[in-house]
Amino acid sequence: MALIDEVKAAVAAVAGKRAAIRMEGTKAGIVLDATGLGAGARDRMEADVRAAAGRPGVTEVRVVVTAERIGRKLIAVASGKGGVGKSTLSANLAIALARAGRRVGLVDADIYGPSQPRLMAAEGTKPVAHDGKLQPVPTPYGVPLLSMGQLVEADRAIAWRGPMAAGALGQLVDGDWGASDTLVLDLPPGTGDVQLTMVQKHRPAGAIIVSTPQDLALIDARRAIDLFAKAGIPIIGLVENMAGYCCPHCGGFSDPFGLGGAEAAANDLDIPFLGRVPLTVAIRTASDAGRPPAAEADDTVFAPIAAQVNAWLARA
Ligand SMILES: Nc1ncnc2c1ncn2[C@@H]1O[C@H](COP(=O)(O)OP(=O)(O)OP(=O)(O)O)[C@@H](O)[C@H]1O
Repeated sequence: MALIDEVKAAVAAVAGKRAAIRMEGTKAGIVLDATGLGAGARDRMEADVRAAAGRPGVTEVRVVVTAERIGRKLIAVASGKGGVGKSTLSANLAIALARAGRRVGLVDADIYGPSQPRLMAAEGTKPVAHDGKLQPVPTPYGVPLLSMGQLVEADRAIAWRGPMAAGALGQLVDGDWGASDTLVLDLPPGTGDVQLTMVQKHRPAGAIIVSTPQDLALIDARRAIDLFAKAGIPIIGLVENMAGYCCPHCGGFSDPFGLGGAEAAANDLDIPFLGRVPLTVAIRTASDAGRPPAAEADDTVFAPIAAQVNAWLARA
């Protein structure tokens, strides 16, 4: 076999189609496309390519690593107050977007109650850092995760000021997200300085507001919308959670908090209404057990919301 063919075969075995090879006499020049690889994987592949090309008869190996910049989009999920299901929606939206074909990572910035490790069945796994970058932990749902809950002790009340929280969030957002093209960011509830600093510093492409149907929650949702307006971040839309109650015994629906309030508020505020998620025992028990319903084949609740977000991202 000619030397160039030998080198090509050896390099293809470790780098597939990522490597383009030229030989000048006994010198090998290789351009390696590392698009979408994290820092660790890129360094390993470069070393493997170098070793594979160094066949007997090759006197010099030069490797140039290139990478297209991935235009990664950050989507903030926010609510005016706590307990409205922002974390539940973030987890399920991330999974539904991944099922729709996006490469999604999940950032849990909820310093007051980081619940994503539990929701995404990744409790007890701590991220490690390579070259100063946190490596997101894998989850069973194909959505890697970095959470404040992995950086600080569980159950510790955190009284952080805005800049400290933004600094910690920076470590999560700037983690080694590899090929992820979309990051879903579960923000802390409320509309204080911490949230404003996070939003200003990390400039999400758009924001999703979660609200329950009660008037009070909607007033809070308006505050969350203001927060993004102040920072010049577009609103992707409003999701109504705990909308209508589905009885686990008879399967019938009732509307303890009234029907249509969030949709009407979205219309008033001139922002898109992305859909409603019913209040069901199944959503709570599945979430507590680390089995988000969006991962189920028969999900009809989160997939349509994700489809609208996907369409928005394609236009953004
Ligand atoms: N549609 C739903 N049906 C039933 N239970 C739900 C629904 N959405 C959320 N829950 C439950 O409500 C509780 C609060 O939800 P979640 O933690 O997602 O809210 P949050 O807004 O992120 O709260 P926090 O302010 O603590 O961050 C959880 O126990 C969750 O399982």
